[in-house]
Amino acid sequence: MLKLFRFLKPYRAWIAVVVVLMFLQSISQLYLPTLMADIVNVGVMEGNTGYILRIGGLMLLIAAVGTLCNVAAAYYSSRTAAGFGQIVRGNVFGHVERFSLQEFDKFGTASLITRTTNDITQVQQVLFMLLRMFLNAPLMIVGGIVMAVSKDAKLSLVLVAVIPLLAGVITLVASKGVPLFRAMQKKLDRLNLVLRENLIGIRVVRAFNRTERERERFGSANTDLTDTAIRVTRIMSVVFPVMLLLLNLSLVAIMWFGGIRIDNNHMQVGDLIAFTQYASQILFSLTMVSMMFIMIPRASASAVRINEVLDASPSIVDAPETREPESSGRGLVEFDDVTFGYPGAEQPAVRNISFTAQPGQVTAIIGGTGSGKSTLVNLLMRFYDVGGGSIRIDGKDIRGLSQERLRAMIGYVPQKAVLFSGTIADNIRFGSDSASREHVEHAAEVAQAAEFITELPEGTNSAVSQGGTNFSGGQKQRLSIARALARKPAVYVFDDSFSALDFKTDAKLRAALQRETAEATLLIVAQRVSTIMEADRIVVLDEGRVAGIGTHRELLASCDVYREIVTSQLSEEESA
Ligand SMILES: Nc1ncnc2c1ncn2[C@@H]1O[C@H](COP(=O)(O)OP(=O)(O)OP(=O)(O)O)[C@@H](O)[C@H]1O
Repeated sequence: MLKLFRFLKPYRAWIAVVVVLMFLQSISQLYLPTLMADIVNVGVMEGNTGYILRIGGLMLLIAAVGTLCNVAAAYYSSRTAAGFGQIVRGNVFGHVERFSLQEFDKFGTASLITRTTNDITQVQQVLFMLLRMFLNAPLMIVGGIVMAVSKDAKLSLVLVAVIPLLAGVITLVASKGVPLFRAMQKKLDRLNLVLRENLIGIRVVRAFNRTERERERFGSANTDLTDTAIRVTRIMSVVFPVMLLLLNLSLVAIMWFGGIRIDNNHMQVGDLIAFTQYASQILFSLTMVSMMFIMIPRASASAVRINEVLDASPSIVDAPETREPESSGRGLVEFDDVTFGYPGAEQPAVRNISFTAQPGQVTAIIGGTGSGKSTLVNLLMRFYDVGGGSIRIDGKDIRGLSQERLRAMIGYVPQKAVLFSGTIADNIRFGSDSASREHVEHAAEVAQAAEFITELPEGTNSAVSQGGTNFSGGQKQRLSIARALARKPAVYVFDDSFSALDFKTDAKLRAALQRETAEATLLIVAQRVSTIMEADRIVVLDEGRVAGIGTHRELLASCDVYREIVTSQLSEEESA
């Protein structure tokens, strides 16, 4: 957890203020019982009303100052803790943004969400407690002991007997609690995972009448978390009563032995009153320390999880000697003997893939499901790095380009259209911030999105709801194509992006694209033969390997895998 406290740097001045305020508050708390003793010993015993009023007034003043310090310290502590939380959340988010998909696969989305929210809140809460008590509790314990001993050294032996007992309780509780706290955060991850899957997949859950089963799945994750929370609470609930019992027993012992000492004229009544107050302060502070000991392990479990994210270095980083290409290039894409396997997978997803996609031409990739088509796109986008071989753009290995520069050269249309909340224009401008209104409208027109956009009352200013749920699958695909067109890149990558379009729109879109992107390199991944029949070059994939490369006619003559795909989809007439 200490490692995370480096983010407290901007709040150093406030922390210093809190330390001073807590110091003043502790001093005032420690001074009050002594004044009380004076009132009893001098004022009450001698019947000196003036003295009582004078010292009483002083006590009120000191108590007021102490309270003010306490309130101000609480304010600055909570602002510091909240600011710390904000900084850590920002840093975790910024770091996660640099992750390659490999790290996302490793942590899992649900866990990343818990770590950025709940885990940081745990540390933030403990920081607040620490700021309030870190100085106060030890000062009250040590100062209280000094003051108590100064009032009556012999009576202090009662404290010598109680303090080890309290320490024993604290150690026991901490040793039982820590493993449970760790387990709790993991169970919270699981709960988030079930919740997230259920919310995202709500349509499927409903369609397959799985609501009841999902409720059970959530119920079991929820019960599991609750059970652990109850076990933790059970342990924690013992702490306070035990502490209070020890506190009260000590006070009884102090009264008992103190009474005897007063009888024997070894002690004054006022000093006994002050002594009991010091004993209460010491034991109360010890209780607070024990709470801290319980909360710190929980927060450190969270801190470990946060640090895991912050320490995970993105597996894809820009090479230090990255030199940006001098000219913008034409977008010649070359796959050279590329092999790649996903982390943890036994078999490579693609093996020894070599082909070239020329500028001004359409290169298509076709193959059965799971044959590695999207994997090739993931590698070209550098979402993952190749395991063997290389991918070059305009003769340069993409690992030698900065990721930003590489991706700026590519207009990528993913397999599953992803839209963001905002307007249609916002979504198209996601491809290029500087795109003018005409530019946006033109991109929408080429993507065959203009016809449905003009029917909307607000045109390109119409709202897109979260995840683009207010548009159909085909409309979403066309908007994500317009987004790619808006950036006018050298290379276009369409990862099965026409699948939700009807045949007529698909054909119209391809014709418009051909005019618009005549100079660019087009890489089209497709399942439908009709989409890619006219491509200049078709790469046929089969179980991660190239089964053939050529035009439609060449492949029909030479490639069995391609022929099988064609005959399964087209009539003889269509394929000819
Ligand atoms: N993130 C991942 N982690 C592990 N394995 C993966 C991952 N993504 C894909 N795979 C595996 O890699 C292989 C190729 O998958 P890929 O998505 O490239 O196929 P595809 O040809 O695009 O299929 P489809 O047409 O169904 O989208 C499959 O066996 C798949 O199970």
